[in-house]
This record gives sequence, structure tokens and C-alpha cells, in this order.
Amino acid sequence: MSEQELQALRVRIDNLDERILELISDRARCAEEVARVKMKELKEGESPVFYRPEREAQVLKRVMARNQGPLGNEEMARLFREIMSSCLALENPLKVAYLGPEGTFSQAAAMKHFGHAVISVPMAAIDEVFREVAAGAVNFGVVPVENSTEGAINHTLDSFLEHDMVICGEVELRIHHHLLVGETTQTDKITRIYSHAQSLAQCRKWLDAHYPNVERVAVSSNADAAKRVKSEWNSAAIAGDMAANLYGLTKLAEKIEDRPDNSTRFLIIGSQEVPPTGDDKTSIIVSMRNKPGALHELLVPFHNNGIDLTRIETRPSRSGKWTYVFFIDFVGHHRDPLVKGVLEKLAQEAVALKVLGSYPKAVL
Ligand SMILES: O=C(O)C(=O)C[C@]1(C(=O)O)C=C[C@@H](O)C=C1
Repeated sequence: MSEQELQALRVRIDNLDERILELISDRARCAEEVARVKMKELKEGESPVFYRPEREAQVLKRVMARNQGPLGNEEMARLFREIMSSCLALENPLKVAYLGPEGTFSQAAAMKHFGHAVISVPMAAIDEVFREVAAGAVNFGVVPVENSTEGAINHTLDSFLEHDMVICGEVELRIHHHLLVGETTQTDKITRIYSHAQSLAQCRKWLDAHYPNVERVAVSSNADAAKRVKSEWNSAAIAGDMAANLYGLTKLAEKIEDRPDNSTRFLIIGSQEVPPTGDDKTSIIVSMRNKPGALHELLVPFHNNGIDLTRIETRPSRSGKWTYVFFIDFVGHHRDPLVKGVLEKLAQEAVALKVLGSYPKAVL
């Protein structure tokens, strides 16, 4: 390509950037106007609801449906995700708690869901994320709930039994693990590998094949593992890209998870109910009488009404030995007439039933 052609294309790009800049600024002014309308329409005692997950899902889906390339749908949606995040921050900057320290997959999930214009607040434990949201110190929390390789995250499920929370969203994150070392690590003398217990389990086969005799040490998070490695010449860590970049570590081996589709699903917890979008999921907790056929009774109303169950987990209940609660996710919104009927039927059979929330299915 000649220098002249390159010059001409750059002039075109500059002109397009100017138009994009103007359009984004127009959009941001619209969001400021939206905030004023939301404030104006408040009744006494009500507080404004700036964050609207159902609307955000609609905006992103529309972008994906209209996109004609060459950028892929997900790439385009990610760009709009960030524009919306900045627009929302103009209306009201959100505070979001996640399982820290900085650099964890939970933080990556928070950024994927809310964009980078939120204030993200690291917490030391999952339970603290719940407490921070319950106390109103942050607007939302992001907690891991299940991993495609290792199954349920029991700390999160148990925290739902202890706190009154509304689930207002979900986000799925592809989890890639790397073996990371620091500048001073002697890579042929590694005697210890740090990571979160879940991540060690997700890389079990790889570790057995490559480091069968090296001690595996479970720590509170992958980011914590990465932090430790910086100052230990004989250690390595298993963590993701965010932690590697944050702590300036080098990848000795990339994508070492045993299953290439390894993903974690996170939930967004808050106190705000989300209206239906037409493409929603609902999460409930049910506790049944301890008698033969209890699980069957629980499942029949879903089957009879053609409602698609996406997950069912069992946890010991806190109220008695050998009694259990079921965590169930299904497709639909609790305000849909069909779902309403099923929930009424379940409530008649169950010892306790709690709707944790209905929320838009993850778009990205
Ligand atoms: O539509 C709204 O209610 C807005 O506040 C605007 C907007 C947007 O930028 O599109 C911003 C934040 C909300 O979470 C949803 C959408």
C-alpha cells in the first residue's frame, strides 16, 4: 500500500471518529436527560432506579441483531456495553462488590456485566459480598455460583439461605488458567504451586501430567496466588490473564484447564426486582417435606407446564439433620402467568418457597 493511500484512509478514519464522538456525546446527553426524568417521576419515599438490567439486555440484543459486520456480534455488543456503562455512570456511578482481591475472575465477571465505568469494590469472602449488599454499602454484588467442570459453588448457595437477596442478573465467563511465574522464579526448581482450590481442581489432570510431585497449595483466590509468587523464587501460581497482568507475571504454560470449555456462571445480587424482557430466567429455593416422592412432586408442575429447568442443586438445610433445600433455575419470569401458576402449586406442596429473582438471560 502506498503512503498516499494510507494517508487517505487515515483522513477517513479521523472524520469517522469525529462523527462517532459527536454521536456518543449525544447519547450521553440523552442518558443525563433520562436521569432527570427518573428523578422527576418519583413518588414520595421512592428512590430513583438508574440501573435497568432489562433495558440494557434489550439494547445489547438489538445491537447484535442489527450488526452486519465486519466486527462480530459479541465484539460490537462489548463496545456498546462500555458506552452504556459510561452513560449510566453519568446518571449515577454504581458501586459493585466482588470476591477480591483485584485481578480475580469475579472482578472480570463484574466488568463483563457492568462495563468498566463502575466502582468495583473487592471483598475478602463471598459472604462479605452478600453482607455489603445487604447493608446497602454497595449497589450490587457479583458472586460465582457454578463452574462447568467442578459444579456448584456451595459458599454462594449457602449464603442465599442466610441473606435476603434479589438476583438481578447472570453472567458467564470462559475461564482460562495459566501457569504463572515471577521474574526471580527458577522455573526448573518449582516446589509449590498456589491457586484457589476450584482452579487447582479444574487443572488437576494437567498438573498430574506436568508437575506430579509438586505441592499444590490452595489459597483464598487466584489473585492471592499470583501475589505470593512475586516474592518466592521456587513457586508458581495458577491464575487468569487479569491477575497475570496486574502482578506482572509471565506465562510458563497457557490455557492449562482440563476442559477447553471451562466456564463459570456468576450471579448479580442486589435489592431491585427486574421486570420481564421476554427472555428471562428465574431462581428459587424450595424446601420439601422429607417423604418419599418429594423430589418428584417438586418437578411435576414444571414438566406439566413445559417449563425448562436449567439447573437443580441440593444443599443441606440449616433447620434439621438430613433435611434438604433445592436450588432451582428455570426459564421464564415469575410474573409470567404460566410460571405464576407453577409457583402457586409448589407453594402448596413445599415447606418453604422463596423466589430469589427473575432476570434477563446473559446476553454476552
Ligand atoms: O434507559 C434507561 O433507563 C437508561 O438509564 C439509559 C441506559 C442507556 O445508556 O441506554 C443507561 C443505564 C440503564 O441501565 C439502561 C439504559
